[in-house]
Amino acid sequence: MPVLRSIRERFAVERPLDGVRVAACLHVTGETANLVRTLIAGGAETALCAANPLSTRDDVAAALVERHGAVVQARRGEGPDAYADHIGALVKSRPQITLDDGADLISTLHAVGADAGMLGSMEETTTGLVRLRSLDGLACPVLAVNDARTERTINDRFGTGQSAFDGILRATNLLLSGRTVVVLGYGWTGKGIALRARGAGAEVIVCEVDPLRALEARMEGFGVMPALIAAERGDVFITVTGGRDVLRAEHFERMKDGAVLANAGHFDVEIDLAGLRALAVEVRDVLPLVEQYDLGGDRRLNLLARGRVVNLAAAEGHPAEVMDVSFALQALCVEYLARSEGKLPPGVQPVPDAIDDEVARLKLASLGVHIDVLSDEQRAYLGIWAPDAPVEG
Ligand SMILES: NC(=O)c1ccc[n+]([C@@H]2O[C@H](COP(=O)([O-])OP(=O)(O)OC[C@H]3O[C@@H](n4cnc5c(N)ncnc54)[C@H](O)[C@@H]3O)[C@@H](O)[C@H]2O)c1
Repeated sequence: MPVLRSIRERFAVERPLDGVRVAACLHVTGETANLVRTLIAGGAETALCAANPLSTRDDVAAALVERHGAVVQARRGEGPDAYADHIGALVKSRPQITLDDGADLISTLHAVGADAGMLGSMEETTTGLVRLRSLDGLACPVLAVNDARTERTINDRFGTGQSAFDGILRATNLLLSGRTVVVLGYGWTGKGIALRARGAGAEVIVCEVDPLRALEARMEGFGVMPALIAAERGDVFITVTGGRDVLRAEHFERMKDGAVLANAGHFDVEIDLAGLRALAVEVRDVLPLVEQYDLGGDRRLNLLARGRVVNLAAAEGHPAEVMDVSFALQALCVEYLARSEGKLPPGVQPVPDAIDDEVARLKLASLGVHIDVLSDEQRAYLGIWAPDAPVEG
C-alpha cells in the first residue's frame, strides 16, 4: 500500500494528529491495520472495532494491540451483544474524530449527544450516508468519503469492476468471451463492470431507469434495452443498482437455460430470491457457490453466492491497491478534520477537492507516472485561482 505508506512517512515527521483521539468502526483486516498504523504515526490515540464480525482477522487485531499500541475491540464471529459492548467502549473513549462503515459509531455518539464538540467524522458507505443524511441535528461535520471522486473512480469503477468478475469467474469458471453479459444499473459501479465485460470479449447490454445514464451507455456502444427484453438475450446477469427486485419472476420466466445470476449491489435484495424459489421445481447446489434453480421444461438458472454481493461472497473483495487509495483518502481526511480546529459546519459534507487531488497525485507518484502542469499564463487564461499565481491587472 505505497500511497498510504508515503502518508505515514510524512505523518511520522509532521505529527499532525498529536494527542487526537480517533475511533474507527471498520473491517478489521490487514488493509485497515495499515490505516491505523498511519494514524498512530501521525500521533493519534487510535481505537478500533469491527464493522463486520465475519471479516475480522484476529491475528491482525492482536498485532495492532501488541506491536502498534492501538486499542482493538473485536473478535472474529462476535455476536450482536459483543458488538454493542465494543461500540460502547469506543463511545466511552470520547473520540474527537470517528471513521465509520455503516454509521453505527457516529449514530451511537449522536444518540448520547457526544457528537457535539467532536472535530468530525467520516463515512465510507452509501448506506451509512443515507442513514446520516436522515439524522436530525447531527452536531459535527461528517465527510462523505464514499462520494469522493477518488473513491468513486478507483473503488467503485475499477475495484468493483474487476472484483465482481473475480467472484463470478471463481464461482463458475465461465468463459466470458462470446457471451452476453447484462448489467443492471449503469452507475459508478455498473460502468466499471460493463467496461470489464467488454474487455473480456463479451457482448454487453445495459438496463437503466435513468435516461441520462442509459444514453451514456448507448453512446459508449453498449446495447440498452428494458430488462424484460434483455432477460431473453443474456447469459450472465449482474445487478448493481442499490435497489430491490431488479430481477424478478417475469425476468426469470424469460431467461435462457443455463443463465447465471449475480449481484454486486450492497444488499442481497436485488435478485428476488423468494420469487426465484417459487418458480423452481427443484433447487440443488451444483458448485460450492452456485445454486441451480430448475424451472422445469429444460430450463435451469444458476444463482451465485445466494445473491449476496458477489465480489465479497465469492472472492476477496477489492485488491489491496484499491484499499490503499481509499484509506489514503481517509488518512488525509482525518488530518483535515484535526487541522480544522472544530471550525467546520455540522452535517454531511463533501470531501474537499484538494484532498481528492492530493490522493490522485500520490497514487500517480506510486505508479511512476508524471503529468504536465499548467504554466502561469495558462492558469491565468483559464481563470484558476492559485495562491502563488500572478494576478493579472
Ligand atoms: N460490490 C462492491 O464492492 C460495491 C462497491 C461500490 C458500491 N456497491 C453497491 O453497488 C450499488 C450501486 O452503487 P453505485 O455507486 O453504482 O450507485 P449509483 O447510484 O451510482 O448507480 C446505480 C444505478 O442504478 C440505476 N437503477 C436503479 N434502479 C434500477 C433498476 N430497477 N433497473 C435498472 N437500473 C436501476 C440508477 O438509475 C443508477 O444509475 C449499491 O448498492 C452500492 O452500495 C458495491
